[in-house]
Amino acid sequence: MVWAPEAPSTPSRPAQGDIAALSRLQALRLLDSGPRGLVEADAEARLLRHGENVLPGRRPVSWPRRLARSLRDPFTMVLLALGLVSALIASWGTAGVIVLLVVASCVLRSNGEYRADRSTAALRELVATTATVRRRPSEDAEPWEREIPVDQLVPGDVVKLGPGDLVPADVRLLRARGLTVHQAPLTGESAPVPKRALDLPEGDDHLCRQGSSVVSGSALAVVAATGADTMLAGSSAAPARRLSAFDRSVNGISWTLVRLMVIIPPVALVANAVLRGRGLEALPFAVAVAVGLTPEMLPVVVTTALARGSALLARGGVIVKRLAALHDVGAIDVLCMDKTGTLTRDRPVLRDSIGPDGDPDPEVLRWAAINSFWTLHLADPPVPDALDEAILLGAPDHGDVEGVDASPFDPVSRVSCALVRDGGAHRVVVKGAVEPVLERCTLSPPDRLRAARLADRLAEEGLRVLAVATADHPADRPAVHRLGEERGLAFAGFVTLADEPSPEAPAALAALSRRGITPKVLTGDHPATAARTCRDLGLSVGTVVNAGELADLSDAELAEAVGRATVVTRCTPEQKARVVRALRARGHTVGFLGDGVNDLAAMRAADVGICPRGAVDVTREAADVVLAAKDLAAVDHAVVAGRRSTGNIVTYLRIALSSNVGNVIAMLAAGLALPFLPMLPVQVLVQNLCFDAAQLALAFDRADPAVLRRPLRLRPRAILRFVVGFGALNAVADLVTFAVLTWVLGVAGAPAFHTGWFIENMLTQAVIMLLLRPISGVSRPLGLATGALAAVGLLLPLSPLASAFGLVALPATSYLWLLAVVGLYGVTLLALTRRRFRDRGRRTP
Ligand SMILES: Nc1ncnc2c1ncn2[C@@H]1O[C@H](COP(=O)(O)OP(=O)(O)OP(=O)(O)O)[C@@H](O)[C@H]1O
Ligand SMILES: [Mg+2]
Repeated sequence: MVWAPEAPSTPSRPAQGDIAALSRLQALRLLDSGPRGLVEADAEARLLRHGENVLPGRRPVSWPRRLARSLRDPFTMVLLALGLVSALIASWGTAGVIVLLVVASCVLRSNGEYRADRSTAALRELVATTATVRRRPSEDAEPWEREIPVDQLVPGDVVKLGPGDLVPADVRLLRARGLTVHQAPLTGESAPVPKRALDLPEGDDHLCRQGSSVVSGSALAVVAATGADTMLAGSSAAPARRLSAFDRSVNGISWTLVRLMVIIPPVALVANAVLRGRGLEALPFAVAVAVGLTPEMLPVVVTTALARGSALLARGGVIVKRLAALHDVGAIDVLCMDKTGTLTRDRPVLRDSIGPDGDPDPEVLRWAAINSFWTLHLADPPVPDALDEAILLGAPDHGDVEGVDASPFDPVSRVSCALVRDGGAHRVVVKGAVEPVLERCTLSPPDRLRAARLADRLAEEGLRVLAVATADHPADRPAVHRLGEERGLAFAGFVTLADEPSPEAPAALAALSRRGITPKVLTGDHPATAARTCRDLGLSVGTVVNAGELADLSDAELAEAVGRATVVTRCTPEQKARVVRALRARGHTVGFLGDGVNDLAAMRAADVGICPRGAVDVTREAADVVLAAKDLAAVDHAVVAGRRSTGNIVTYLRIALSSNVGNVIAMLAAGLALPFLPMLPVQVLVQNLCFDAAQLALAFDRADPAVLRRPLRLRPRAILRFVVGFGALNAVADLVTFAVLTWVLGVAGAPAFHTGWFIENMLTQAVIMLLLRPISGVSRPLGLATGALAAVGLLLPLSPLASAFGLVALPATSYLWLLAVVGLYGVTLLALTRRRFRDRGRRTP
């Protein structure tokens, strides 16, 4: 039994339904909490009682369960079924070796997965999200606010929320200012939803659920439910992430093989019965042939290759949050990125303050600074904003007004608003992107056009342009809920800021294009500013697409338009995502690099989301790859690591499957041509075991420089085509061996024949492992593995163990002949692969 402190006075799990209907005070009372937060000791006791705030699906998986899961793998299932069939006909040797194969691959696999999971979990921990919680050290101490890991939150905790925060649990709002949340993961609605801390609740305006995220505004809230008690945990919408491109490819290959494995034994049996009059005695052989097809080590090689790549990256500060994402990074052929901080330094400096007529006007800056000061000041918790900070730095003294209310910058409406008391009068001050501000102003059409032209001219210099407008606000009108919806403003003018291009960006962009990756810039900024910045960085800009113009296009037209463009400007968060989806629909593998709340939707839509460690919580949570800094060169490192790992996996698949397919064809053919079985089941299986062990070395192989030059994706069809071709060649080598054994060496009797073929098989396997790769260099593990294979093949028949496996010593001439066959096979293979891999630059596997 789990010990838990007794606390009968606290209701242990208040039902969600209860909280929803209660006033703020009643809700706090039900949760036995207060506006000053929980006492630390109480929070600790609650943590023991309620458990960590972790969704059930995210808990670490135990050893036995991991082992059970690897048994559920389709290969393992077929292998076990074949083992069972062997046991039923009392073919104990075959059954035993199959069980050994299954156990070895399951143990290796769960161990590999365990290690990989543990290291990814440790890496994820480094970028884990935290929540700002209000707690007290003791009953009568003053509350303090601190960041704690989200999993430590308990019901009753009082938390603060700001833009970019994940809602860490199901919460009831106590106070909210301009709060909008994105709750698509729960409800599917893509637009942010406004939330209010109503005292007498109606609907669910006053509730925010785990899984949603704050787009704008700020709030104080009490945690109502955590972990498995949250609505997200209870809904079917819970974690289930879509299968990545990589998983789909691996599954595709696996299922093709599984189908073959199921078909082979009956086909072999029937053929043997019809052509050779053999009965059930051929069954163990038929089973062994099917087993011979399985790439048992596939899961192990995949996990090892990916884990190795991600461990190397982690040393350079690049964190891959799920292993399969590493493959997807290597497959990226379009990298979408935001502008600010990626292409520029994100250190804006105030330039000018310009009136509607184009002349300098300090009054505009004063209003901009008032807006910046109060939106920053009234936000709770404060939200850093580089533009606001730059404006305040450039205009420290902005007069004597007092802030009443504010709604901080919101990436959807693209404005920020402050309501201030200026002397006796109230005034709204709006600042934001040019179009939405001009739209809210009372201007004659010619004046509006003139203002827009002026903004264009300023932006063409690469400056960031913010429009400023103000309006009187009747003092008796209460502070409006959504300040951003003010209309009928008086246009004040523009302030401009310079954000220098990043000095590293040009080289990094050039490096990306050398890797076959097309960069695309999706920005919320003005078209002219974005175009100028991109040009300064040496990007060929072409036509600049304004996201607003894309609204009326169909998905296909949109895909066409953004396929050609390098820069898409004035994007709202949803438009960024739409562009990403359109590019994916055109068959691109799309990466998205960004760090803001406005990048979240696009990050989720992309094949791979990438963000810097300093990104807001939601973005970091959604990203697959987290960089130490917002640095395109680090993206390049991740791409290289991804391609290297995928390259090793592709090589493994080609080698393992080509040799397996070749052996299967040869065995089936020889089985029909010979009066005896061409190999004993136990020999097939032992040989298979040796191959599997040796092929593990391929996870540690070197990278092919050509593979690093273009996007690399696991393509099941291409791999299967390759395998059929080279498998057939392998079968030819085997058949030539049979001919030599039978006609040249005049081998009589099964044991000598079996031995000859066993030796040839082990040697050709070593040759394949060395030659069926795109590079000629040999890594140490590979050298050792192939050496060991050859040694086992040549020496096992001479060893005392030989009789146990039905092998016999052969005369020296046989060895010479076998070596000659293998040599010939090697030369043919070399000629074919060199030709194939030479123009590999134009082809991907
Ligand atoms: N704090 C702010 N106050 C007022 N207006 C702002 C503020 N921040 C941004 N804007 C305006 O809103 C526009 C869109 O901002 P958003 O954050 O969506 O994109 P961005 O930062 O310009 O570009 P990117 O997506 O490349 O980072 C900006 O170009 C600017 O005109
Ligand atoms: Mg931004």
